[in-house]
Amino acid sequence: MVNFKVKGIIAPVFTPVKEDGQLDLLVVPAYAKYLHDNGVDGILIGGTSGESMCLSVEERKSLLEAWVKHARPLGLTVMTQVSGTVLPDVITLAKHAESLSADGMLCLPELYFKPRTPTQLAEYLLEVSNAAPNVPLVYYHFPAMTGVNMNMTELYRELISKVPNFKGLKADLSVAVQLDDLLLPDHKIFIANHFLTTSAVLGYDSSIATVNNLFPRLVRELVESATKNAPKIAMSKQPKLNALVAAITHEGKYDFGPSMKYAMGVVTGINMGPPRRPLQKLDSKQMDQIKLSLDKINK
Ligand SMILES: CC(=O)N[C@@H]([C@@H](O)[C@H](O)[C@H](O)CO)[C@@H](O)CC(=O)C(=O)O
Repeated sequence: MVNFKVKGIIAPVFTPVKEDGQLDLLVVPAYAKYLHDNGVDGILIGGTSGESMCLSVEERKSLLEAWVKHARPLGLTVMTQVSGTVLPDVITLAKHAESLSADGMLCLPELYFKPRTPTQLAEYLLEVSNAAPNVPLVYYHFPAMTGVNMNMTELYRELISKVPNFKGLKADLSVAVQLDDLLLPDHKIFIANHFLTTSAVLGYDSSIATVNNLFPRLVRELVESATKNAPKIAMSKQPKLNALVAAITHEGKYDFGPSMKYAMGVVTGINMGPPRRPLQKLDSKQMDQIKLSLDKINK
């Protein structure tokens, strides 16, 4: 029986990159310490924020190794995203996660020959599961990016019956609510966006949201108020988080991932470098705008 201990505020970490495009693993120790000191419970490596769909298998392995080395001694749980590439490489990454005793692995569906039924998707996830039977497997549900959207109740039932180490999903609140009465006690749904108050008030207090990197203290305050039965206090903190996201993305006009990656350096002083190709770097006008908008909020 696979034990799944991951919960709480999980930061989907950015991948630090040098100006020449190479990984900058020397940033990892300070980044891990910052997350730990600011109340984060764990990390997800190579999610959407981590741009692993733009990295080679070798780079993805070296990232996980660096994070295991520096985050685990601090008590942070370490999950990794193993998919977004061809199945043989997904299997290699799952085996690598198992060799390092990762606390969990997230898996997307096949992105080109997409599954058309819950059964096809469950069979794909079973192949990944067989490569790393001791690593808890979390299905990464992100239909806006993957184009894979199916009946989640049917999918959940398929997964619990077929995939022994399946332990939950990363998804939005609407999916959590659909699965509420089916959810097994040791399973988790990690909320994937920054509208964390409503989710926490309804009992979904674990999240994997990009904002957990930049504003972990605000997120913790908000989630703790919600779970301490103070929904009004929690609700009063959500507008600040919304305003920060709006400032960084220029009201949604800038690309979410690259803007957040840039703003991480502005907000925390830990520079993540440019996004990986084919993602586009912000131009200097956009960077100035983000700084200006954040300054206005913090005045
Ligand atoms: C870069 C990005 O897309 N980030 C979000 C989104 O859910 C995001 O918060 C949302 O689209 C904003 O409303 C999450 O998927 C974060 C995440 O789990 C990840 O980076 O793997």
